[in-house]
Amino acid sequence: MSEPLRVALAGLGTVGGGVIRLLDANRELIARRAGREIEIVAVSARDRGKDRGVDLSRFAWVDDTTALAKQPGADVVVELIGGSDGPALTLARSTLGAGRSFVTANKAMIAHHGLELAQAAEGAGVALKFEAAVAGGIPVIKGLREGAAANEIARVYGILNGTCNFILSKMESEGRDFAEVLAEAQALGFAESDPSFDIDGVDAAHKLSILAAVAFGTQPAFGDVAIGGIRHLLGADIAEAAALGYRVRLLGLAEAGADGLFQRVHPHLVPIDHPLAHVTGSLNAVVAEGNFVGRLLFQGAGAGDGPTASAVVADLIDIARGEFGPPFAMPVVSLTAAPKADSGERRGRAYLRFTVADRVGVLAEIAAAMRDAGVSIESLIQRGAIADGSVLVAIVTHESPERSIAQALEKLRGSQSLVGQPMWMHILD
Ligand SMILES: NC(=O)c1ccc[n+]([C@@H]2O[C@H](COP(=O)([O-])OP(=O)(O)OC[C@H]3O[C@@H](n4cnc5c(N)ncnc54)[C@H](O)[C@@H]3O)[C@@H](O)[C@H]2O)c1
Ligand SMILES: N[C@@H](CCO)C(=O)O
Repeated sequence: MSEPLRVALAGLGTVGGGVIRLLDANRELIARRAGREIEIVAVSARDRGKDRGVDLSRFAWVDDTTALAKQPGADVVVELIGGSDGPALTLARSTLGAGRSFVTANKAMIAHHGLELAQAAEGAGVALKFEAAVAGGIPVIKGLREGAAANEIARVYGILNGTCNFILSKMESEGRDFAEVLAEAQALGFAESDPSFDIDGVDAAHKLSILAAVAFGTQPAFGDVAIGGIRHLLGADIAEAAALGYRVRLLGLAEAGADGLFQRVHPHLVPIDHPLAHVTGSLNAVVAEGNFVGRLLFQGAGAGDGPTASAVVADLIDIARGEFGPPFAMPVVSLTAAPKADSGERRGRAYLRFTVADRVGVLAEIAAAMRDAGVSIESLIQRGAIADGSVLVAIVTHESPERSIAQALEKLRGSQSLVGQPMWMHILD
């Protein structure tokens, strides 16, 4: 058997610990598959003294994490620290600059700096791999980059944040409050250190921008993702959606069209007969529509130590086999800078929820705003007092341009009849 692939590991938290445990548990099998052993030679994290439940005494400990880039004898650096900049980015740049391969689960860094890092990897003739950065354990990057490589992809969308899906599923099945379920998700180890990244849609947007680049052969464009989260969802929205035959899911959706690339993360109503409506808990799922393969569905654990470690080690196995390949499925020079598509031109059905004062003329005011903007109402539900004597009005529209729906909401802005902000969710077609 050839020489082992020697790994320097930065970050020993949820995912870093999982990588050590996985390499220990499946060492022999992995060596047979990779054609050589994969061996950790050095590790680094913030706190040397912390008990992580794994034996670290067999590895060299390095205090300065960024020095791992030049760790003697290491072939590849694995970064499991997190953060778009800071030590993770310094480590990535210096590792690739030193002509060594680099593996990461860090979607924030790849979303912001992936193009630069891919250029550096290509220039040095080494690998940059980030399977774990999108949908944790699901091999969706590999699936699109390799399995679906022959297809033109029209649309890619899915559930890309386990924390939000966990919260939405629990709110739905147990009728519990948002804040209470968020605390539970954080305790389970799949929430980001900054929970707003999860619940405000930023984490899903990081992943979507990477997925879109791989699917469409475009430069990652995180700044072009329209981002909305689940913070303002009410239990009542989930109940109304259910009554109308839908489940609420935070979806990331990217679509390539004549006017450019459209990318959005937003809560959607998903028809109950769509597979994504049945993805519950912290699971993730991605749908890709290819012109020859048709609809592909990738589903599995999008977070957690074991699943995420599985994706990290799969990248290491590729490197051990000498399978490098361009990080975004085609050489950097071939990635196009697609313009951002105008969302106003998109047509779709929408769910609109208003919390309103219970008084004469309120419904007429909402209906007039919809009429004036040319938005046709398909169904309307009004529920009795929900809080402070206000009532809930939920509307599903017929298909309309998004620009018209925005106009209707604009007309209602500042109305004395509305209590708080309306909620707009798109309905997945
Ligand atoms: N937890 C998951 O389920 C999951 C899933 C997919 C991707 N990821 C990504 O994997 C990465 C790691 O996530 P995690 O959940 O294991 O995080 P974590 O917080 O559990 O662990 C982070 C590790 O990095 C170390 N670290 C932090 N700052 C450091 C610094 N300045 N210098 C040196 N070491 C430092 C910490 O000591 C710790 O060992 C992140 O990019 C995250 O987004 C996590
Ligand atoms: N915070 C992320 C971890 C996996 O990327 C999630 O909840 O999906």
